[in-house]
Amino acid sequence: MTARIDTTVILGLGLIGGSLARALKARGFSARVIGHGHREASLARGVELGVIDDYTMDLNAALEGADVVVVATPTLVAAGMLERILPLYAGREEAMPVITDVASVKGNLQRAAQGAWGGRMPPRLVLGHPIAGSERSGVEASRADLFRNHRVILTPDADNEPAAVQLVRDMWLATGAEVVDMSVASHDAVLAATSHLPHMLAYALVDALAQSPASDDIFRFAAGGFRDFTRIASSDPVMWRDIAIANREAVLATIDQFSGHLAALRKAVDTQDAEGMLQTFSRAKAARDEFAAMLEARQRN
Ligand SMILES: NC(=O)C1=CN([C@@H]2O[C@H](COP(=O)(O)OP(=O)(O)OC[C@H]3O[C@@H](n4cnc5c(N)ncnc54)[C@H](O)[C@@H]3O)[C@@H](O)[C@H]2O)C=CC1
Ligand SMILES: O=C(O)C(=O)Cc1ccc(O)cc1
Repeated sequence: MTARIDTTVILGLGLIGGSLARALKARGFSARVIGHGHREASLARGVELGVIDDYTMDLNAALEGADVVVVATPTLVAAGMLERILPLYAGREEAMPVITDVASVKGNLQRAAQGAWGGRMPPRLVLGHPIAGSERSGVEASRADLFRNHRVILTPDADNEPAAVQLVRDMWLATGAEVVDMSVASHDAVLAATSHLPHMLAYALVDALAQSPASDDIFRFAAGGFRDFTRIASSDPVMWRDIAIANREAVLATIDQFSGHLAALRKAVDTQDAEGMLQTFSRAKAARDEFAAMLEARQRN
């Protein structure tokens, strides 16, 4: 099989960067995958596990000869990476590889890129976000099938070269993902509601219970529902700190909207408003059942 591209460079070889590297090699999309990061031990482990072919600790050497560069570090580090990389191609944009990312927030990266590129999006920078992952981190947790049957959101810009967008789209399609386009603002609002708010709630709930004087009993007698609701509180704290900082406005809006709903439910419990509670729980059950059916149908296809 002829690979679509010669060299993919992954900046930050963790769960997502490692899983993408594995998938691109397994599907023959990229002839070589090279890693770069700040921790040599995890890059060396990546070579040992066969996730990447080689690595370099030198960013300039990593960029040299890359066809596609994927920034796969925590969100705030990713913005800093773009601010370091983009000026290297000022006045010679034809030398720039196609650059993309996997970060959970897009607005801060768009701002960083525009700030480093005279107020416009660089033609070959195409922002993206795979909606797949887990509470685990690091290259050891990476899997070639992580993105299969999952969605990847791209936020192409009018300033993007169509060929660059197509290459990033083809890269994700090669992993078995479904690719959808969105605006940066819609992405950050939707993800604040569906991903960032649930993580904030899980962290807040577990932290509140852990600090309670009865925490030993609370955790000893917790059942499956507690486990299901709180799995994501085992996610990496640095990653989620970055997301909360980068998507501040949208996260605050969803927390405020949710707080209103919680206050209404509190009132219904306080006033023994049985009808109000039943309505809330029934609406939520119907919506959750519909979501579960949608997930099942997607798995079957
Ligand atoms: N974990 C998940 O489920 C998902 C995460 N994402 C996003 O993907 C990105 C990566 O997340 P994960 O792979 O889960 O994290 P991870 O912690 O497994 O990997 C992050 C990698 O970045 C490297 N790194 C950290 N700081 C660095 C620095 N200053 N310079 C160079 N490299 C640095 C780390 O050494 C590590 O290899 C994040 O932006 C996250 O928001 C997107 C979808 C799902
Ligand atoms: O562990 C889970 O269920 C997740 O929600 C994984 C996840 C984390 C961050 C993202 O930006 C996308 C997916």
